[in-house]
Amino acid sequence: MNHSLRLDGVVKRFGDRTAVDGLSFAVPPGEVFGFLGGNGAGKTTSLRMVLDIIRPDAGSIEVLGHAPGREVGRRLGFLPEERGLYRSMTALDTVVYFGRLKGMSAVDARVRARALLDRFGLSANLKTNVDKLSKGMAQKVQLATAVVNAPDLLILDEPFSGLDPVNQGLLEDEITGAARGGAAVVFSTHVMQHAERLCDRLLLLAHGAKLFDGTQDEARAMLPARLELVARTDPAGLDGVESTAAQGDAGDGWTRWRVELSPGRDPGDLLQQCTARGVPLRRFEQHRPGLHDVFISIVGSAEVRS
Ligand SMILES: Nc1ncnc2c1ncn2[C@@H]1O[C@H](COP(=O)(O)OP(=O)(O)OP(=O)(O)O)[C@@H](O)[C@H]1O
Repeated sequence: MNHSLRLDGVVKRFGDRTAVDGLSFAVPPGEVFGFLGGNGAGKTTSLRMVLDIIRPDAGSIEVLGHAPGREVGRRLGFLPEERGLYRSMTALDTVVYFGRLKGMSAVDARVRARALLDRFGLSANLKTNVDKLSKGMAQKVQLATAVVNAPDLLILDEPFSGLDPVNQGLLEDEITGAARGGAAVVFSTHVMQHAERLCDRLLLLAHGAKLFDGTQDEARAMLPARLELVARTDPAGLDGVESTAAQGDAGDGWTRWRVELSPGRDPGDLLQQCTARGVPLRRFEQHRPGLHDVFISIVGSAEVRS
């Protein structure tokens, strides 16, 4: 399969600390890939290796079919975690400058920079020096520098931090738009709501090692399904039920139950069993675990183990 980014057994050590520990994953074109992990998990270190800012101690990285480096760098876009632009340059000149660095002609860079800044609501600030812009506005200028060359691989390190909800929405649109145009987008975050809305697939990292890599549905399937039932009898004996807890009287001999299924069991099977065995039900409600629950369950338990 054709991949925009592939890491294979990548290791990075700083002294006796292993920041990235045998990391492997691949991202195809057109995919939004969430790179999730708590503080110090190794996200930034991994992304910096993809960008050839630092080199791995072991393993291999392939970026758009090449080794990381200057040549392929022209087809990349990058928003670093530490934001910062050359402050005495205007917004427009800053974006044009990055376009030129990526090999664009002066005319193309200017046209594209104007269009982007316009789209980001900054058309009145084209000639404003970056140090006169608000923090959020400066972040949008920096986002424009990351996408000015319409990159084939867009890498965003904690892109949502510091943006208000309107600008977070704008960034989400930029990410989905880039992916629709065929780019692979990799973004790191520890804010699960963004991952939930955006990711086709996600990777969970803890202590530099991969704990999970797959779709959101696959991630959710790792947690036991939780249900709320209103039934006359305790559903504990039914196949696939891990535990039940009575939550209170629902009147007329009915009881509210919280039911947890064994991991991987399908709530639909339980409903079928109830029907087949004539177990009367007044309510059958499934609680879909959020990515936050998955994160706490998988990453949290890894933290406890270490
Ligand atoms: N240049 C460096 N020298 C020494 N140790 C480093 C260096 N860069 C990162 N580390 C260590 O490597 C580990 C991973 O750090 P990294 O910045 O990659 O994590 P992260 O997942 O991006 O965290 P955060 O969400 O807090 O930004 C940490 O323990 C960090 O202290």
